[in-house]
Amino acid sequence: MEKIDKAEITALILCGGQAQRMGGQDKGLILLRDKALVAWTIERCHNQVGQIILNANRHIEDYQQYGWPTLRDAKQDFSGPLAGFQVGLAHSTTPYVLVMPCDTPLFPSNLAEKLADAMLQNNLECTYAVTMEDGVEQAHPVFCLLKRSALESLNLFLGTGQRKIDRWFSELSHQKVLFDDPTAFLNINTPEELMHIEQLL
Ligand SMILES: Nc1nc2c(ncn2[C@@H]2O[C@H](COP(=O)(O)OP(=O)(O)OP(=O)(O)O)[C@@H](O)[C@H]2O)c(=O)[nH]1
Ligand SMILES: [Mg+2]
Repeated sequence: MEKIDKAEITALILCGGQAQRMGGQDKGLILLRDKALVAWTIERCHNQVGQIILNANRHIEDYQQYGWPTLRDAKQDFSGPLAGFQVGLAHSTTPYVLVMPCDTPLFPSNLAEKLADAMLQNNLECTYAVTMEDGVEQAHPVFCLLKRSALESLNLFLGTGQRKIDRWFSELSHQKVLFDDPTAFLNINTPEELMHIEQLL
């Protein structure tokens, strides 16, 4: 089967939110077992991709210490994850960008491969992860693989003032990809969820 080479993929790690449910801390820098959430994410994606871009809006120098380009949203108004997609797509130098949030440290180690295989087989601009929980499908659109060429569409979409990821995906050729293990997508929004994940490690 033809494959997308991982050297052609840039991981874009979203750390740009306000983390209000975490009391406004900078979520990527919160420690889980003595290691920042962004570091967990870098380690888990590193062997899946050729390059990494961090997207953050605060404590830029702390993020830069991991040795990857760290980019702010174009506007400092916390307008949502797509603002991070925009700056990441604009600055990546590879034809594919794998987006992920910084708050889901157990995400699958075959994330890039599965999303890339589906993209190539079906000639799509976008693939994203879903899981089944108690018979109900859960979409995880911040875990997606995009063609860098989707930037043009995103610029137009954000220009209309819209912000919803799934609304934007509907403008692209896109497909969901089913992952088996819902616990891999457990994310950390609150201090309680941080403690819960600590116990799963
Ligand atoms: N670049 C950027 N990323 C964002 C923005 N808002 C959320 N994100 C990212 O999108 C992902 C999912 O968002 P949430 O889980 O809601 O995180 P959050 O918005 O920081 O947290 P809450 O304020 O508690 O909702 C996280 O990786 C965030 O860093 C934003 O305005 N800009
Ligand atoms: Mg939020």
